[in-house]
Amino acid sequence: MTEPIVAIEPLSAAAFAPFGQVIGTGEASHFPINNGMTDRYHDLARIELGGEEAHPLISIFRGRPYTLPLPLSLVERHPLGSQAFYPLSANPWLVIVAEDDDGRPVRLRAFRPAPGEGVNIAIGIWHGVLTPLERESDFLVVDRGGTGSNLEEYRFETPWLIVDPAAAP
Ligand SMILES: NC(=O)N[C@@H](O)C(=O)O
Ligand code: NI
Repeated sequence: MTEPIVAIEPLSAAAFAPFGQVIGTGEASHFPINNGMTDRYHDLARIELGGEEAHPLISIFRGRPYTLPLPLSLVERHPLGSQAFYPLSANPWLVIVAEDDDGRPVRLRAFRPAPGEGVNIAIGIWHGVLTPLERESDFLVVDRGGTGSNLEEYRFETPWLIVDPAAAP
């Protein structure tokens, strides 16, 4: 069987809405605070914390780069909480997500955030692990701590192939 292909697409709030929220200033409402010296881009994403002793975690992930085209054999989901990634650089990266069909990830999507865009992956949404491109990159991550297992993995028998449609054939 040939590898199913996923063409990378630009990230937008509308396209990502079934999987979570986009974190950024582009389309977000904001209001002035601090005597007008700061604009607050307010309430950008829905943090979801489930299970026993749930509490939010703030971490920094230093991700090593992947190359394209990217064979993808593994996706995961967090049944007890959302997971937000906000890039601490302008380096390129991918957000890979999938719909669920009775416990099986289907119809993968690969989004390329613009510089300054992050995502909050909603609770229980299948996703690829953090996928920086070109160079090692740091991300602020907000996700769920607590007891219980918050990681479910799925390995594809046939890898998906993530491709950049703009790349030379
Ligand atoms: N395992 C972990 O903390 N990271 C993954 O969940 C990920 O989405 O990168
Ligand atoms: Ni994750």
